[in-house]
Amino acid sequence: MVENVVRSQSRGYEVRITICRPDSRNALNREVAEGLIAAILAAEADAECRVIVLTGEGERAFCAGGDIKAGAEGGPFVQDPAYPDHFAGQLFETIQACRKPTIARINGVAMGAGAGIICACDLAVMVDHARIGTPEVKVGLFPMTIVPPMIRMLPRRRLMEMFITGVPLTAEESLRYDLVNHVTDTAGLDDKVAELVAQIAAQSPTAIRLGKYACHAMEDMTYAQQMRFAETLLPRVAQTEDAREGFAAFIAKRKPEWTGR
Ligand SMILES: CC(C)(COP(=O)([O-])OP(=O)(O)OC[C@H]1O[C@@H](n2cnc3c(N)ncnc32)[C@H](O)[C@@H]1OP(=O)(O)O)[C@@H](O)C(=O)NCCC(=O)NCCSC(=O)C[C@@H](O)C[N+](C)(C)C
Repeated sequence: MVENVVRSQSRGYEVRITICRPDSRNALNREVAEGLIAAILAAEADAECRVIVLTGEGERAFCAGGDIKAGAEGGPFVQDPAYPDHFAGQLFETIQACRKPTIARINGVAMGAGAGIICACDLAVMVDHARIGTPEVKVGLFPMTIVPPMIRMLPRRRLMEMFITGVPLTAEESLRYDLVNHVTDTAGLDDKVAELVAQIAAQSPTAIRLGKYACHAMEDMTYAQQMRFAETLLPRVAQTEDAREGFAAFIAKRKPEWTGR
């Protein structure tokens, strides 16, 4: 893992992955993207980890987007063969395909690729002073790789206004458009994240894993395809150790003990 720009910490059921470039407002360069991908894969393989929390260091920025200063003229997006545009796409896909639930802890502004990371996460908690935006047009770019994660989250008109004016959403607007689950003040951010982690950790990891997979897989199917897929998957979920334990615990009026199998 790229320790100096990405930090990974185990905190009980949570693995917290932090982008550590506060002087550059946690902008995403090649090292950060690689570090995030490696840290997410490691947390996914960690048996103790039930929830992955992604955040940025400091109070100013979650992630200011692609590193505008990382390359020569035109930015890293066209000039640097080591950092093609699809690099951010790999990161978003890694987050979305992660078998464990992910929470974006939005400690400050999230621009461009930062907004993409948020959309790829399952849940999001945002501080009230933050903004989420896609200011790419201001530097002559268009948020191409942000479109796939974002078009699934925001209504078309809101999305297009954000894309073509570059004006970010406030925390209140982000909540109204369901881009985030909760908004808190800075002091309440960690409590809200901890509350969500505890709520998720109390549930069956197997059901969450298969359910998350099902929700993403069904996204691009027709209604009939979704129904057949759900009907196929349900017996698989029902035969897991966790489902058997969940039923037995309910009947015995006791707390279930999940094995994650
Ligand atoms: C984030 C921000 C609102 C924070 O404001 P602030 O007042 O807290 O901080 P600041 O003084 O503006 O910046 C502090 C430092 O952070 C640097 N910085 C800020 N954003 C950066 C960035 N995106 N890349 C590199 N450095 C960045 C600034 O240049 C500056 O460096 P300096 O101290 O050496 O002068 C403000 O810096 C800002 O608007 N930054 C630019 C945001 C932006 O345009 N983001 C889009 C980037 S392009 C992008 O994301 C493309 C993407 O779609 C493609 N892909 C997905 C493949 C990556």
